Amino acid sequence: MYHLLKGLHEHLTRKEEFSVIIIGLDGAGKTTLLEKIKTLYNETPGLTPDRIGPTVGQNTGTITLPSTILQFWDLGGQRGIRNIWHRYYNDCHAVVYVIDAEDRERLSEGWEVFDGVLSHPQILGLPLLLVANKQDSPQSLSVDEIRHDYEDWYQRKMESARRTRYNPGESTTDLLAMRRERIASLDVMGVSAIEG
Ligand SMILES: Nc1nc2c(ncn2[C@@H]2O[C@H](COP(=O)(O)OP(=O)(O)OP(=O)(O)O)[C@@H](O)[C@H]2O)c(=O)[nH]1
Ligand SMILES: [Mg+2]
Repeated sequence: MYHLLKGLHEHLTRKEEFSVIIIGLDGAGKTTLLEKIKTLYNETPGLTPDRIGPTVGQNTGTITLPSTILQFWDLGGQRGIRNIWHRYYNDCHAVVYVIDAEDRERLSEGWEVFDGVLSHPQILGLPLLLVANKQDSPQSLSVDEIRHDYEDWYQRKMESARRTRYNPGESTTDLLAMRRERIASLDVMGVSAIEG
């Protein structure tokens, strides 16, 4: 009887576990964000910004919420490391893409890489959050400006594809439609990883 009740209790109080990947260009603030999340939600604080260097490979962290356990995978964003991201796409439950809203010069590069991420069909079915980081900086673009900048970039890309008479096959057209839908319902959140 004890084991039965214990099993029932464990079943009812079991927390669901989800894996979340955090990706984006190098310097966007992914590690700063994850370490701040650890500090805010765990008893053991995460690293302070002065102790964070570029991520070579991955950095992980887990937080426990009332009904859920979230396992984060913060992946290095340097050009040479981005080609490992796709290995995480099949097993993750959600994606956070971090943009440095302060660095206007690298926004296009950020969208180019974001677009590459969206070209993986597994990603299109997952919850996806675009984080406009560094909102503490007066030079940062706001959430609306970031959204418009991406939409403008995407329009320009589509126009240039039309000009070069790019003619996608049927399955590509389906993917493009899925991608358009995904972009239309994209959640954009302004944050300051430094300030939490
Ligand atoms: N002002 C400001 N600076 C930030 C913020 N978040 C990160 N930074 C700074 O941005 C720089 C890069 O931060 P990281 O967290 O190392 O960036 P990353 O995205 O993990 O970079 P990689 O590991 O190379 O992919 C550091 O100097 C951070 O202190 C923020 O919210 N506001
Ligand atoms: Mg990092």
